[in-house]
Order: sequence, then C-alpha cells, then structure tokens
Amino acid sequence: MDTSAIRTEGLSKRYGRILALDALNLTVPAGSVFGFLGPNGAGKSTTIRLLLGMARPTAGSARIFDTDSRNVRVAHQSLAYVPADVALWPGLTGAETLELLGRTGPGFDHEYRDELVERFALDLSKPGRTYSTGNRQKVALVAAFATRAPLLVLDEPTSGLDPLMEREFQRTVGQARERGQTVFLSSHQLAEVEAVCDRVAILRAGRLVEIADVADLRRLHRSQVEVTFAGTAPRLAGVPGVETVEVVGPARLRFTLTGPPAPALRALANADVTALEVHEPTLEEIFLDYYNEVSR
Ligand SMILES: Nc1ncnc2c1ncn2[C@@H]1O[C@H](COP(=O)(O)OP(=O)(O)OP(=O)(O)O)[C@@H](O)[C@H]1O
Repeated sequence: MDTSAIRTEGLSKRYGRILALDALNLTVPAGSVFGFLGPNGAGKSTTIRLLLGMARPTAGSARIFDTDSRNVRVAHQSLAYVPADVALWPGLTGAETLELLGRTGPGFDHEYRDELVERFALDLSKPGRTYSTGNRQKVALVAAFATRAPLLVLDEPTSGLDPLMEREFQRTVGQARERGQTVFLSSHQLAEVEAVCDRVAILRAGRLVEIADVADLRRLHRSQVEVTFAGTAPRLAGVPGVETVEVVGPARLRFTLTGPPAPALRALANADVTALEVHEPTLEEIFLDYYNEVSR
C-alpha cells in the first residue's frame, strides 16, 4: 500500500499551444499539510482539476491514495474539495446546503460541523444567494472539514476571509492534521502556508521549481546575519556562503548567508564577537527569490 495521499508521475496538460503543466512529479505524504504555491498562471488550478478528475491529463498520471484520479467514483470517496470560487445553490439555506453536501461527501461528523458553524460565525438560516464571498467560502470549508475525508484539497480557500476567520482556518487545519487527515492547500497567502504547512511545492510556468520542507527551505536560503564585535573585524571575504558584507556601524557588520553556516561560524570564531543576530528568510522572501531568479 502506497503511503502517499497524492502521487503524480509525469503529469502534463496541454491546452492547444499552451503547456499548462509540464511533467509534474509530486508526492504528498499521507498525514501532511502540503502547500502548493506559484504565481498566476503557474498551473496550480490545472493540477487540481487533474487531481479531481475534472480534466484528463495529456500525459502522465495522478493517484489519490491507491486510486487513479480518473476513477472519479472511487477517488472521491477519500477526498473533499473547496474550490477557489464557491458557488452555492441560491434557493437553499446554509443549513440545507450543509445537509446536501454532507450526504454527497465521504461521511460527516455532525458534532464537529456544529462546532465549526459556531467558530466560523455562520448564520445558516439565510439562502445561498444572500451569502457574501467570504460566507460562501466558510460554508464550503465547514462542509469539507466536517467530512472524515482522508484528503482535503483546498484551492485558495481563504482569499475572502477576514483575519479572525483566517486564524480559525489555521486552527482547523491543525485539527485536521491531528486527526491524521492530509491537507493539500493551494494559496497565495504565504504567511498562511508558512504557518500551517510542513512541506511546500513551488510551481512556475507549469514546472516544479522546488519541493521541500518549510524548515529546510528556510535553512537553505539566504539569512541575514548581523555581527557586533570588539577589536578587529572578522575576516569574511571568500568564506563559502557569505555574500554582500556591509559595514553597518563602527563595530558591526551585516552579511547574507546561504547554505550551511559552519564556514561562517568558523570565521566568526576567530574574532571577538559580542552579539550575533540571524534573520531567517520568510516564505515570502524565498518565494520572491525563486520568482525573480527564473523570470530574470
Ligand atoms: N481551459 C483552458 N484553456 C486554455 N488555457 C488554459 C485553460 N486553463 C488554463 N489554461 C492556461 O494554463 C496555464 C495555467 O493556468 P492555471 O489556471 O492552472 O494557473 P494557476 O496557477 O491556477 O493560476 P492562478 O494563480 O491565477 O489561479 C495558464 O497559462 C492558463 O492560461
């Protein structure tokens, strides 16, 4: 039995002359919270459509647990999906909508659903046509999280939520992780991905440019280091990983550090360092680095 919730092999999709997705190899371990990032047009929604069996791959394949994603009837017994643009039935109330979605999904935890309705401050008595974008998103989120689906596929699920609700969303993702559910989260909100995801994939122009644990990504990318010293300045020229050394005060230097810090630490150990500050890059800085690098 495969322990991945999602596994794609050479997954490709062509729309006429546009290669929207180019041989994607992606493994999402079961039980992980996985971020799926990329600028507009990178191929995120195309990937999600292929995973859901809503589009057919031009080449390659995708599996949801042990089922080919084209086998929609079986694959959807293990997943719940929140689309980027949630459309609700205009004439059904929120309560009726949740009832309906509960019956079509892979099972429903009614008690948890009621708790989520409270936490997301949802008024279920109104008809769908009166819900704002954010409230439609909340209905879809509650419906998805209240299933016992082993895999939740969320496509930009919080773009319409206010900061309080965003916090509630993050808490709910944490609870899904505790239950052992897998969360696949496509998002433009990098702080959100940073807060909830264990692992991320970065897509650009249909290609995977990075896939790594969030902690490793931070470690491998540029950190800003500030050193205060007494006496002679540490000699940092030519030290592997050290770049753009700047003097920022009479006894203070700043430099960027990429990769393992050992060579820089050895160089600093030879000086009388009185203070050391390391600023690790945010996911946003890392993302912009990738984006600028490949668009240059
Ligand atoms: N049905 C379609 N017909 C033709 N081209 C398409 C179709 N769907 C997507 N594309 C193209 O495929 C590429 C990837 O689009 P996709 O919607 O997957 O990107 P995305 O990463 O989801 O972007 P966004 O962040 O803006 O939602 C784009 O160049 C897009 O124009």
